[in-house]
Amino acid sequence: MTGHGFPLVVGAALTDDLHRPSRLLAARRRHGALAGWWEFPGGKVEPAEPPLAALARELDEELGLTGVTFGAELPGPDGGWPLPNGSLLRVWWAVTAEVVAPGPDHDEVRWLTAPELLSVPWLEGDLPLVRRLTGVLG
Ligand SMILES: Nc1nc2c([nH]c(=O)n2[C@H]2C[C@H](O)[C@@H](COP(=O)(O)OP(=O)(O)OP(=O)(O)O)O2)c(=O)[nH]1
Repeated sequence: MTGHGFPLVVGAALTDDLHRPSRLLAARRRHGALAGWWEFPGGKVEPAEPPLAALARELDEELGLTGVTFGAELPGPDGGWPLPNGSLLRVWWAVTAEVVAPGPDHDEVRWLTAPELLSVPWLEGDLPLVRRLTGVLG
């Protein structure tokens, strides 16, 4: 929980190289009210679960990734990136040697370079971070 009664949400900025990131993985939600919107793979942290353990669990559940290396967190303005629903999103850089393909929660994944980043409709709460990343990807 964030401390305000809303679950903490964790996401992965999957990239090709932690030191020289040139692309970012975006995933399109398959189900529900947010279907069709693009996001960072991840999800809600369970009570008492360490955030990076939650992120590793979500990447396995959603994308079948078991070999993920995490890098630095992408620090947000408020201990993370506030979401419209009152949750806080915390995002870490991540790399994997495994092939990333859609799983149960997404119907498409796409590797985007900086000029392509805003070519997909991101969830509203992700936009401040995505805009920041356009200046970070080389
Ligand atoms: N995973 C993810 N969720 C995001 C992002 N941006 C954003 O606003 N959200 C919102 C959408 C959801 O309301 C919430 C995350 O919920 P989720 O449905 O992905 O989490 P979960 O896998 O734990 O799902 P569930 O067990 O509740 O079904 O945060 C993002 O970039 N990644």
